[in-house]
Formats: sequence, C-alpha cells, structure tokens
Amino acid sequence: MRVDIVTIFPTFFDVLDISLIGKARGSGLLDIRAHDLRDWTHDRHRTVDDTPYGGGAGMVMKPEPWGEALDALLTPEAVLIVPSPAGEVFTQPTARELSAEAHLVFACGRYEGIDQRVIDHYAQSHRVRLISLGDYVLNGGEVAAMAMVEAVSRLIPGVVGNPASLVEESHEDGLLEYPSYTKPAQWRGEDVPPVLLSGNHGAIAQWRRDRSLERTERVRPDLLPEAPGA
Ligand SMILES: O[C@H]1NC=Nc2ccccc21
Repeated sequence: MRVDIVTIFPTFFDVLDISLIGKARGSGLLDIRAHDLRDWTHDRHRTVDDTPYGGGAGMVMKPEPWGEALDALLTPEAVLIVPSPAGEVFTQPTARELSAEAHLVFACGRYEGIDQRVIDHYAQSHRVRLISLGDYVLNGGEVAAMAMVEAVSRLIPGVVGNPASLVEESHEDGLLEYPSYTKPAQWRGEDVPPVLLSGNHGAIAQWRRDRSLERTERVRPDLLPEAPGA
C-alpha cells in the first residue's frame, strides 16, 4: 500500500519510521511519505491560508496549494481522505475497508479547515472521504491521520507478525477485549483467574467470552449486538 500524507507539519510523521510501521516500510509492504504542503506554494512567505469569506474567526487553507499538491500525488485509484470533525466517524470497519486499498492520500487541514472547493473538485474524479476521529476537538488533521494510518497499516498482511493477534482484539468481533494476564501467577496478593491456569481450552474460551460481554455491557452497551444501530 502507498500512503501519501500532505501536511504543513511533515516532521510530525517521522514517528512512522519506528516500530512495526517502520519495519513494514523497510520491507516495502508500506510506502508511506509525508509531504510539506508549502512545497506547492510560490510566494516568499509560502502562504497556505487566508481569512474566511463571510467573516468569522480563524483562517481557511487556500485552494491553490492543495490543488497543486493533490494533482501531483493523486492516482486514479487513490482514496482521498480528509480528516475532519465534520466527517464520518472512523471505526474498525472503516480501517478494514481502507486496508484493502492500493493508495491512500491524506489531506491534513489546519486552522478552520480547507477551502470546500478542493473537496468538491476532487470528488468529481476520485473517491473522497471526510473522516472524524470522534466527537472532540483537535487542532488539525495530523493526529487523526496518524491514528488512521496505524489502524489501517496494521491490518495489511505481513505488517503485524502474528495475524492471529489481529483477531482477538477489541472491536474486531464488535466487542471489547477480555482482560489479559501474564506471569507471575500471584502479584501483590492478587491471583490470576484460576481458569486461565487450568489448561481447559473450552472453559478458557467461555470465560474470555463472558468477560468480553460483561465488559462491553458495562463500558460500551452501544456495541452489543442487540443494541439499536449496532
Ligand atoms: O476536531 C477533530 N475531531 C475529530 N477529528 C478531527 C479530524 C481532523 C481535524 C480535527 C478533528
């Protein structure tokens, strides 16, 4: 998978050089590149924003630099992802969908966002998706893009060493993950649940399922299968 990220803070994505994503980049499984939007400006101040038509606080990102950057980076099959609080909420099914794509281009907006004409222009020729991380306010799209790149990349075969570890995870089966334990069997007077030491795989699977349902019911009842809209 190829991933292009356009941002005014390209060094923000240096962190992608480490850990699993870094290894996958090295092995060619992932081709992730961060680009500085200002490379597509031509004035002395490398201007990327201006005051909003209609007035109001804040600044809006100008369409020209975005047009030049996206013309340079988009391929016909690319999905243009615009992190935005006005977008669909990013979920594990979204991550799974996007992990099947060949090319993702993230347009990270700052300030009050990107001139709407950029989104409308590319929607005529490409699949464009506005995606929100959730109902809270960030200063720009970079943190959202980072979260999405990690959630999507780890689903690509070969990126995460043991694919089985992708299955028993929170939200993979639609429920929250059961609690996990490792050695020592006793710690500060607390014992590991005995069933986990029993070697009875059927009982262990049942215990884990019960804990997963219990936790989901307590913390995220909206995820339960019979919940409306689940
Ligand atoms: O305001 C944030 N809320 C959720 N997602 C976002 C994505 C990009 C920019 C800003 C946000």
